[in-house]
Amino acid sequence: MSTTLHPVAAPAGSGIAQELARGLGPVVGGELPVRLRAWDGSEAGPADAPLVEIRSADALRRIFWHPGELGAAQAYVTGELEVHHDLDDALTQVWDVVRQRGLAGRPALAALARALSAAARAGALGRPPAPPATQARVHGRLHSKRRDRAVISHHYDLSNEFYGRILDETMAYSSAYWRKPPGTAGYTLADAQRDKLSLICRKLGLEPGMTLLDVGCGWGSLSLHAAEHFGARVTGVTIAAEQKAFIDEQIRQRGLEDRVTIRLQDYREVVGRWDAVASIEMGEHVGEENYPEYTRVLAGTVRRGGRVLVQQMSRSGKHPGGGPFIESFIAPDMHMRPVGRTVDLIEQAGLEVRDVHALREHYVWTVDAWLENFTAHREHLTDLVGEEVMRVWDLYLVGGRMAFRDGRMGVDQILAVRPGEPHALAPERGW
Ligand SMILES: C[S@@+](CC[C@H](N)C(=O)[O-])C[C@H]1O[C@@H](n2cnc3c(N)ncnc32)[C@H](O)[C@@H]1O
Repeated sequence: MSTTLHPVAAPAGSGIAQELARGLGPVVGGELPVRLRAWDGSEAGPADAPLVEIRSADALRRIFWHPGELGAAQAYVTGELEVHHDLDDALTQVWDVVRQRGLAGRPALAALARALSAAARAGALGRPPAPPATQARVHGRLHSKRRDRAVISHHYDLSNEFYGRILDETMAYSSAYWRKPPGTAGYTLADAQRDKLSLICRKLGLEPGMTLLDVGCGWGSLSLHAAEHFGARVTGVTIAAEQKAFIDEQIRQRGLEDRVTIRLQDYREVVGRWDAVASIEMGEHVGEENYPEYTRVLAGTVRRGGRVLVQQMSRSGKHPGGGPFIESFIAPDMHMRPVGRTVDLIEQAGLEVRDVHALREHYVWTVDAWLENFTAHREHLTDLVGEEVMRVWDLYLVGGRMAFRDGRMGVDQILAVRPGEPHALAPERGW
């Protein structure tokens, strides 16, 4: 990475935007990827670049105190910074420059902070403004049961109605499996989610009467599908109270009382033995330290010869964890790692991994569909949760789609068996 100061033609004029551009040019090492407009009305930067409006000095303060993703996200969600351009396209152009010019490291971020500080003649950067109201505040020991409940509640208890408008009718909140290309007439997100659920049930070899444990069951998409379409007897586990209330109502409406039971329970408290165990996009919440305990629970709750399916997001190479934005606004304490490491940890628990199915582009298409719903219901959703949460979700969905598209994040289904008879897994992939 280089923060070498390249001479850049100083923009004419003496407004705040020009001063900022003068300060940022050397840090960015060339032309700015955006056009800046400041609160005094001044503008600088390439005329055809996405227009970013800095509406108050607080935006600069936030970026000064938290240079990079977090400060910019704080300024965006509070509305102190506005993007007058398609958000995906603007973020992509900025990210391309950050990547190509090696600007993601600490030295570049420090130089950015210095440049802001020098340019902030319109107001000393002083103390940082209070964090936005939407930023999660969690206390206590990392991944204690109490803290995990608070973290999960921050994200999942936004209201069932909110999620109901963004997700499809299955209420699956995880990557779908698109058996037909998105846009195929008559093939919807709900179809792709049902195809994912059936795929999981087939990989698990579910047959009528078999028992299934669904760890981190969300709004019950898999629990209900496995019971209704594969005749399984299912125990679902979640720590989000709103989710349990939602599924209990579904169980009643669909007459599945004898086949599905939902427990409001932490995965660490689950005891019992099931024919098969699934955990769909819950492992990200477990944390690095507790992951061995999580895999022990998966291995310990499945019968000998039984199958375990984990669907989980991964984050490549240098950046494990959740990333500053996700950790601050969406799901604090979230941890993702490269898929190979997860496979390793599952095997260390005594399970034999039989298949890893990469679904990265399926997540791009899934988030696409969520974004479409989010945009279509924008007005109603804003009434439900307020403008600031909507701006958090703008960044979450657009940024998430970019990360899957660029390969910085992935998602995989990992199928494992607990060694022992009967081991009914066919030598061929039959699903
Ligand atoms: C991303 S959602 C996935 C939901 C569902 N599996 C699906 O595919 O739609 C993650 C789920 O994990 C649950 N969860 C997170 N931490 C948990 C914990 N410590 N114990 C039990 N469930 C947990 C959340 O309540 C939520 O239901």
